Amino acid sequence: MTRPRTGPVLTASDYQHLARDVVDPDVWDFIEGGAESERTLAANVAAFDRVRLRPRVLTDVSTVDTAVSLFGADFATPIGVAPTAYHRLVDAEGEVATAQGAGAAGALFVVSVFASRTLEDIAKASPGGLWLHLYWLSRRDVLADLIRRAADAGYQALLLTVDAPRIGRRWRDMRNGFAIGADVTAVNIDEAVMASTHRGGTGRSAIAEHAAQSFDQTVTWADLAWLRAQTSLPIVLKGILTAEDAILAVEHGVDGIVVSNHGGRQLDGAVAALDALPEVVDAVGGAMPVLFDGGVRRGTDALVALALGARMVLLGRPPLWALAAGGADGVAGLLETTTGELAHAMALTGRPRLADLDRTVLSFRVGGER
Ligand SMILES: Cc1cc2nc3c(=O)[nH]c(=O)nc-3n(C[C@H](O)[C@H](O)[C@H](O)COP(=O)(O)O)c2cc1C
Ligand SMILES: CC(C)CC(=O)C(=O)O
Repeated sequence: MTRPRTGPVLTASDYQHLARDVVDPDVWDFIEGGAESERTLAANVAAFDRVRLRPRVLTDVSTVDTAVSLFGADFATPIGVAPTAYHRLVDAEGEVATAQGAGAAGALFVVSVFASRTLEDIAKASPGGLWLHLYWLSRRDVLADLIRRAADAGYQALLLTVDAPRIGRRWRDMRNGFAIGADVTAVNIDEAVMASTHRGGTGRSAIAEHAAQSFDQTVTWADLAWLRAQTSLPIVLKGILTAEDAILAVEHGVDGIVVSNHGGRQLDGAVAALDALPEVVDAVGGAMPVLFDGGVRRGTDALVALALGARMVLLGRPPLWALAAGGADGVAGLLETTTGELAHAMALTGRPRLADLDRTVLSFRVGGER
C-alpha cells in the first residue's frame, strides 16, 4: 500500500507507517512479529484478500447503523480493541490514552492483564465499555484479586485467553533478546511475579520465559468452574479455532468466544482466523456471541467477518500503531476511520444495518463455506 509521509492520515496503514518512525526497533518487532516463520500471521491478512463482495443495489442506504450491543452494553461500532500488553511501550500514557480514544469512538476496549496502567486508572479515564483479559496464572490468588478489582472498577466482562498455555516461539523477539524495559511494568500484578520480564538475553525472549514460569499449563475445561465461581461477570474465551472447541465452550457455559489465532503469534501454521470463523459460527448456532480477531485492517475486512457471523471484530496491532502515532486522538481516529470504512462498505453493498450482513454478501469461499 502506498502512503504519504505527510498529509492526511486516511487508513490503518497510514498509522502503521507513522508509528514505525517513532517506535523502538525491538518493540516494533515485538508488535509486528508472529511465531516462527510467520505463516499464520501472513495467512490472516491474505485470507481477506481472497474474498470479494456481492453488492446489492437500489436499497435505501441513507442511514447506515453500526451500533451493536453486547452483554447489555451499547457500542457505537462493532470494531473494538483486542487485548495487547504494555501500551506504555509506545505511549507515555499507555492504556489510559487507549481507553480515552476507544471510549471517544464508542468502541469496546479489552484491557490486557499485562496492562502498564492500573485497572482503576484506566476505568476512571474511560468513557466507554471495558473488559478485562486474563491469562491463567498459576497464582490463583492473583487471579481472584484481579477479578474482584475488575468488577469493583466497572469492567463489564472477563476475557480468558486460552491459546497461550505457553508463548509462541517468536524468532524476532528471541533474536533481539527482547525484554520489557525497566520503566514499563505490568502494574496490576505483583512485581515479584513479573520481575523476570525485564531480564532479556541472547537468543531468549524474556516474556516467553516469564510465561513458562508463571502460566498454569495444567488448566483444562474442568477448571472453568473455578473461574465461574469467582464472578458473575460474563466470561469470554479467546483463541478458539475449531468447531470441536466451540461446542465444548457452549457445553461449559461460557458466555462468548473470540475466534482468534492470537494474531499469528502462537501456533505458526494454525489456520487463518477468517477461515476458522464459519465452522465456529455454525457450531455455536447462535447459542452465544462469537467475536473475531486477526488481520482486520479495513472496514471491508470487518464487514466480511461480520457477514460470516461475528458479532464484533477486534483489532490488535492497528490500535498500537495509532497510539504510537497519535496517543488517544490516534486511537479514536483509527477506530472512527475504520468504522467509517465499514459504514461506507455497508452502504455500497446495499446492507445498511448490521443485521443485513450475511453470507450472501460474499462471493468467494472462506473456510469451505460461502
Ligand atoms: C503487541 C501485542 C501484544 C499482545 N498481547 C496480548 C495479550 O496480552 N493477551 C492476548 O490475549 N492477546 C494479545 N495479543 C493478541 C491480540 O489480542 C490479538 O489476538 C491479535 O493481535 C489480533 O490480530 P491483529 O494484530 O492482526 O489484529 C497481542 C498482540 C500484539 C500485537
Ligand atoms: C506479554 C505477552 C505474553 C502478551 C501476548 O500475549 C503477546 O505478546 O501476544
